[in-house]
Amino acid sequence: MQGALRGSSSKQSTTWPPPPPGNETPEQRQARLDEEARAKKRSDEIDKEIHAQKELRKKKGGLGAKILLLGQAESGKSTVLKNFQLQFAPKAFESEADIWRPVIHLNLVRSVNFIINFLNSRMAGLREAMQDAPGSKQGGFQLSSDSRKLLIRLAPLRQIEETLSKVVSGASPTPNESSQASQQRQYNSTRAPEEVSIPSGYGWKKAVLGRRSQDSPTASNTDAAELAQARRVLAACTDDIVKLWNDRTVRRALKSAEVSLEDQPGFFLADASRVTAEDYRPLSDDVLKARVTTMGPEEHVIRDERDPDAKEWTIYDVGGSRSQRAAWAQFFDDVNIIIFLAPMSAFNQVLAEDETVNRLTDSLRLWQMICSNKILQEVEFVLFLNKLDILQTKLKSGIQFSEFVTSYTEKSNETKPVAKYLLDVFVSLHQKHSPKKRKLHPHLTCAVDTRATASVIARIRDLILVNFLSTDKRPVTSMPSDLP
Ligand SMILES: Nc1nc2c(ncn2[C@@H]2O[C@H](COP(=O)(O)OP(=O)(O)OP(=O)(O)O)[C@@H](O)[C@H]2O)c(=O)[nH]1
Ligand SMILES: [Mg+2]
Repeated sequence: MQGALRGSSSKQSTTWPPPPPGNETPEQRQARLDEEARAKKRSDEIDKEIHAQKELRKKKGGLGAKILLLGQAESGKSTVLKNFQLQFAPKAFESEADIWRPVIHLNLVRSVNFIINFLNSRMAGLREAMQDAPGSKQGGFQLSSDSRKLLIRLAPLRQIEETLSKVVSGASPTPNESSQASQQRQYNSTRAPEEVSIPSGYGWKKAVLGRRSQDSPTASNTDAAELAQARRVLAACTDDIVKLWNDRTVRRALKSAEVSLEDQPGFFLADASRVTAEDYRPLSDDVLKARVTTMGPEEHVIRDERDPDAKEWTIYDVGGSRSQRAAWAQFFDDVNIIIFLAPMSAFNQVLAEDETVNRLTDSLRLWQMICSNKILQEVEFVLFLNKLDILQTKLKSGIQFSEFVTSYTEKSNETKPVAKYLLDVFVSLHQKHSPKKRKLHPHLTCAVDTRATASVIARIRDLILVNFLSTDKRPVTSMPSDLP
């Protein structure tokens, strides 16, 4: 700093560097100049080194792209994150496969218990109807004695659900998730069954791993013993689970109540014998299908295993339910890309947190809010219209899109025009509400299809390379080429 120094004597020099002494001999002058030249050289070298390190950090990814995943609950944010991990860090992804086994088992057991509750409440309904009007066949639902025995033999799974919930979440079940409440869980065809919630701001995996590595070996040993016991019980129940799922009366009853478990998150009933085998190790596809509700924002750093010089990416995964959305804004001024997910299949569903709100309406409102946010005006937007496969299954099964979306005036109930319609609606909302003109990168996706998602992720990587990390100006697509 040049200029006056507070409190210094007027006789002292007030400039830096100080002027040379007046009585300097020619030798002393030369020595001083040599010393100054050496100091300058050292200083330049240090500057160069700092610059090189900064460049290296940049190159290695210290300044890599930051991606924020947004969208309502169950839109597929965490599944997209898994796809990124699978694409760029397959070894790390593989090495974590075992951590997912209790979650997959919990997903399966919840489906089984759900069916048991559903059948029990159906039979109770029939009993009540017969008491009110003896001889009446109202309700028309009866299980064979074999099927009833099946329900009794599968009763231990109620306890297994509690054990798995406790181990995975690292907490005791909340009072409303006690076995009594779980016995009373009812199915609502427009709403997903209740799910596994992991109370962690750091990610449930860290919670599980953290518990294991705590110095209390007893706690981890207890967990391990409980998990092993749960696996044994599940293996012993395999045949009965398969029988229950293949029971025609059961399937008919589910269908007549418009229960489609196949379309629900974490559906493993069709793979019951494989996933309950004692030596079961989750496959990548299983991990993608496994469902855990994200509670609290999570930061994930992705390093490309095949390219040690590649930059790291930071991906922020957040919870999508209403109570979680307040936590989104803290990331807005520090991200390069937002990937917004809207599940196309949700057109005939309502929010779990508010049954008066249609899930598609909620997605559109959220999208409009995100598009119009001024803080985000410079951020790249990628839109995933997700769950294309479930949309297709629903439309094929005869559910009429126009019954739920009255503004859809096309006659066709085929996937292609419906998806195109949704795409147009989202694209035009973006155009209309963005504070500044911005290019949108929309895709029609099925996030559990790793191969199809890989090509979408490759395009996002190109987008990052072009916009943030290099001078390489490869073209990027602006319209989806993945229309069905
Ligand atoms: N069939 C199908 N299932 C999908 C698709 N995308 C995601 N899923 C499943 O949907 C469920 C919910 O996906 P998540 O990724 O957990 O949803 P999320 O947006 O992270 O939800 P929150 O964490 O609650 O905000 C999971 O079981 C996924 O496997 C898809 O395109 N098709
Ligand atoms: Mg999630």
